[in-house]
Amino acid sequence: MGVEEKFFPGLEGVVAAETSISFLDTKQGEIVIKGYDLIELSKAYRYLDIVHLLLEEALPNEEQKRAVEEKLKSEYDIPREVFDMLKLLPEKTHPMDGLRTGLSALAGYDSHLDNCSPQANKERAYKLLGKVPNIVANSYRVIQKAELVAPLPELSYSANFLYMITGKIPSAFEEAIFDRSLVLYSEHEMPNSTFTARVIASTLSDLYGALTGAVASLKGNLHGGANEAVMHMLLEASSVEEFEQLLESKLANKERIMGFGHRVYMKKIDPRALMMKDALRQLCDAKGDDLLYQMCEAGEKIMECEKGIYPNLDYYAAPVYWMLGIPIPLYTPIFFSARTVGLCAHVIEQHKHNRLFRPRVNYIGQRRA
Ligand SMILES: CC(=O)SCCNC(=O)CCNC(=O)[C@H](O)C(C)(C)COP(=O)(O)OP(=O)(O)OC[C@H]1O[C@@H](n2cnc3c(N)ncnc32)[C@H](O)[C@@H]1OP(=O)(O)O
Ligand SMILES: O=C([O-])CC(=O)C(=O)O
Repeated sequence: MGVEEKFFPGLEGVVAAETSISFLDTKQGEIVIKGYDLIELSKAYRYLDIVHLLLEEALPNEEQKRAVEEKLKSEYDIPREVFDMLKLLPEKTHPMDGLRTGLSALAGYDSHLDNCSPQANKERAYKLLGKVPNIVANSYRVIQKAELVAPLPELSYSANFLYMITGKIPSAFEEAIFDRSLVLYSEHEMPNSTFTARVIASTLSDLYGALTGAVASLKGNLHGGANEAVMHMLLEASSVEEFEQLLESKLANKERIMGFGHRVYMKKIDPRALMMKDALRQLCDAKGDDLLYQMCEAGEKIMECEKGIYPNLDYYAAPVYWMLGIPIPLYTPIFFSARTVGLCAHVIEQHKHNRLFRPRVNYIGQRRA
């Protein structure tokens, strides 16, 4: 037959890159980001600190943090024609497809597209971090024929993002919870979307192309699309008992339960999920309504007992976004916005030490005489 090598379906356990960006240290139970534990970072730092850490290799001082924020704010605007183009999309277009189209269109406005040097890509990364939240919030509005919401530069980066989504200026409490979700989603080693971006970058294709491919990867329900699927599942039930019955019947039908399981931590809880579970608790307490929290906990118990499988970040991010008043179709685009920084760091690293990705196959088809 063809090449006969050991084959690992889904590339499980295969090392695809050497990186100094992040590592899931399952033995120590740490998500290592540039040497720090992501969970500890999420308790003490904000999203813009993580942006600086991933793009500049160190946590920022106050002055550096202000400079990053100013840089991103100066990049909020999107060329009018990009929104004009998005207006042509059918109303049923999913915001991830709107985002994919809008992001891809930005390439044409970059006059140095062929320059893939680390410095040029870093500058592009800041531009994209400024623009992606605007595309996310407003492509949704444009496609639905609603009015655009202009960014408010007097708000913090995260508060403005949440404001553009909901149309309401968030409280400091809501902003802090949203910002924490962005930190937790910011970077996670080599998921399918990051691998996709690195594979595209390895041809020396540009950052926009690599990220556009990553949007398509992230949209799938086995990856980022799970956060939206979790919320739809939770809304199918209106009590803890109904949710338990729903899960039992899905399991009896051999369905996958969205928000559970993970290629790397299949038999352990995703440490990020615990942080979002705590955020859900806080939101439920503040709103005096803990139904979603109770349902989620009951779901966790059933999955542990029936399958020995635990929640991933998407399971608790979904009800948190619901409690923050975020429309469900924006959950995965928000995940992408937060991950933009991690993806950019990976593309920069790929271009720095590039070798084309080009694996082989074991041929199991016919040979003709
Ligand atoms: C932030 C993120 O992107 S995290 C991932 C978000 N995705 C989801 O939540 C979707 C639901 N989860 C899943 O489908 C899986 O757990 C994945 C895709 C994340 C990882 O899957 P893989 O590593 O490929 O494991 P695989 O699909 O081979 O599953 C192993 C076993 O666990 C079972 N399993 C895994 N996840 C689930 C689940 N969510 N519900 C029910 N059973 C599950 C599989 O049916 C399989 O059982 P079997 O051996 O009896 O056939
Ligand atoms: O690591 C993965 O495979 C998926 C994931 O949790 C993420 O991208 O945050």
